[in-house]
Amino acid sequence: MNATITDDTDRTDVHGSNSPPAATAENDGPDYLASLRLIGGYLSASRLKMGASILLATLATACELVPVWAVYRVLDAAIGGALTWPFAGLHALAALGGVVIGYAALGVAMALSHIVAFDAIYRLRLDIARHMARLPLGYFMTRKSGDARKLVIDEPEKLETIVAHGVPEGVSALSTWLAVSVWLFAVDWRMALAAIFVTPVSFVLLTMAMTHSGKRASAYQEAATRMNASIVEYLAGMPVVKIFNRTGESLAETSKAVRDYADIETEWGRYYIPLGGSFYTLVLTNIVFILPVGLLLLQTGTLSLATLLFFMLLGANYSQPLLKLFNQFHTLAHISMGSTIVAELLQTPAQSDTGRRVDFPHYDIAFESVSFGYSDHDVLHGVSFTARTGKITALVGPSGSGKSTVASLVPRFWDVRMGRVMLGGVDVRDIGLDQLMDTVAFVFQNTFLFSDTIAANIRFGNPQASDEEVEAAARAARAHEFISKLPNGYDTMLGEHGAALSGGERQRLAIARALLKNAPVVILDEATAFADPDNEAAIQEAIGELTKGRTLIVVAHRLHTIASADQILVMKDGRLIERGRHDDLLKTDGLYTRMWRDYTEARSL
Ligand SMILES: Nc1ncnc2c1ncn2[C@@H]1O[C@H](COP(=O)(O)OP(=O)(O)OP(=O)(O)O)[C@@H](O)[C@H]1O
Repeated sequence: MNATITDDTDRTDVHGSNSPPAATAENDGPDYLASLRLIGGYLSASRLKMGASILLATLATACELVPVWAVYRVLDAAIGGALTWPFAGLHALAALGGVVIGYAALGVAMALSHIVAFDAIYRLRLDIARHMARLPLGYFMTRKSGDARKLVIDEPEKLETIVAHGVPEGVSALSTWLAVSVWLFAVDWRMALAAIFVTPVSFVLLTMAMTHSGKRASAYQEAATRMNASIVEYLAGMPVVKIFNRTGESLAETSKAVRDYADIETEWGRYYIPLGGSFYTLVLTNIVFILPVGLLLLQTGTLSLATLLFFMLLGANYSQPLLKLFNQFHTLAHISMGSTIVAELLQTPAQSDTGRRVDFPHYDIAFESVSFGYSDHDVLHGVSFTARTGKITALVGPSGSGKSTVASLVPRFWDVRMGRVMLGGVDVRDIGLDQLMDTVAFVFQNTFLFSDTIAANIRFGNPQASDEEVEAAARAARAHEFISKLPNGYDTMLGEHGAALSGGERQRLAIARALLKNAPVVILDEATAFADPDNEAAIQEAIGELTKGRTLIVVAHRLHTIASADQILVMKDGRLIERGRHDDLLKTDGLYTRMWRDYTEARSL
């Protein structure tokens, strides 16, 4: 019998690459434009507001110059003996007006840029979250939960500074600097040269400093990440470290990460501080050149005292806007790596989804010459088997032999590199993702339980389930007994990770969830840790419930639990090397026989 496929969407079937992402290329220096590229697309919808913000910020900076202009005019009049009260009053009012308008313009500019920033970051976060939801599930299994938080929350947050402050302040700083330069030259080109003389020199120094520190940016950021990870691991692993009395070694590793980071910082400081320090000193020393040149010209009678005072007022702070601009560049360099990671995430190909619905004639799972690898080298080589509906298929083998990887290919945590994984006679890539997720239940080794009631955690398998159905699932999963003993029964709240439950109890809750989901295919990654016989027996019975009419694939660690399996697949180094029932395999004296011998010996100790 053939499976029927109905296409209920216009999505196209692309057996696109859903392989794990390749490592990103090493990059020597910061990509200063990475943040602007990332956020740029989100600003186009707010072009007008952003433009108005830039104009107002420029106006605000221009207004800062009005008091300087007023003082210059008043001084000029006073020195020329033409100063009158109305003239002075008018200029005082102009100066005041400049300050008030400047503040008002800056206020509105900042309000606008913040509105634009919040909107852009909101939309960026939404896109990141939406894209994450379309990524293969394996993507999340290879990352720490903190990574996703960093990508959705922290990195976009940093872009707020760039949009809300960097863009308006940067553009206004540059335009003000250009306008002041033109003004200085218009007033007196000789004094203007004296005022700007030191600026190019200081900026050559800064460029040298930034190029040098830029080359070390990736090493610096890597060392910072290593140090953070090492400290977090050191603290999180403290109980294990103490129990095994390994404080010394563990601290030594963390100390090394901290020392490496300090070494990189010291080396950075050795080059950056002399150059950067000279820049900051030089850039604000225009006055040192303005004053002697001005006095000289004053003596020759070719410069008025008012013009000299004007240059002293304006020229002294001539480079301030450029300093602002370069501070923005520093911010860009600082957040460039985070923006690059977010951009890479958004470019990670989404999982292909045909959206097709299939009428399955059966729920057999068939692997046809499947090869797969997480990076360049394959960890599965030409794996072929069929797991029949209503039967238990157990995967066994040494650690790292590829059992969990085989299991993860059924619900498309990853897509195969070669061959096919078939469900009910259809390539899993041809089944709409929604239907595939409804058809396959996956019971993980480390069950994630939400900070909610036990009932809500079980109901996660089927939100429509009644209380009776929840209880029936718990009974079938042999979880009802321990739940009933809890103070609030099914209404007992679980801690952030269900800390109040034992590992075996957690897995039975997960089985209850899977039973409630009533999926025809169940993949169970059997938990390793539960040595207590009561728990084992209960899990054994719960697994029995799972098999009824379903295709069950168990990644087995405790061999006696699968001794009655309909089919045992023995894996080694990514290959299927033996298959059969327990008794038949024991007759072959192969790997399974050796594993069984070791296992029974270990249990009898
Ligand atoms: N997300 C991943 N990224 C890169 N390599 C991985 C990943 N997951 C597993 N591997 C590698 O693939 C190989 C097979 O791992 P897998 O977890 O499938 O083995 P396993 O037989 O289930 O092991 P165990 O019994 O210890 O759970 C191992 O070499 C492992 O290091």
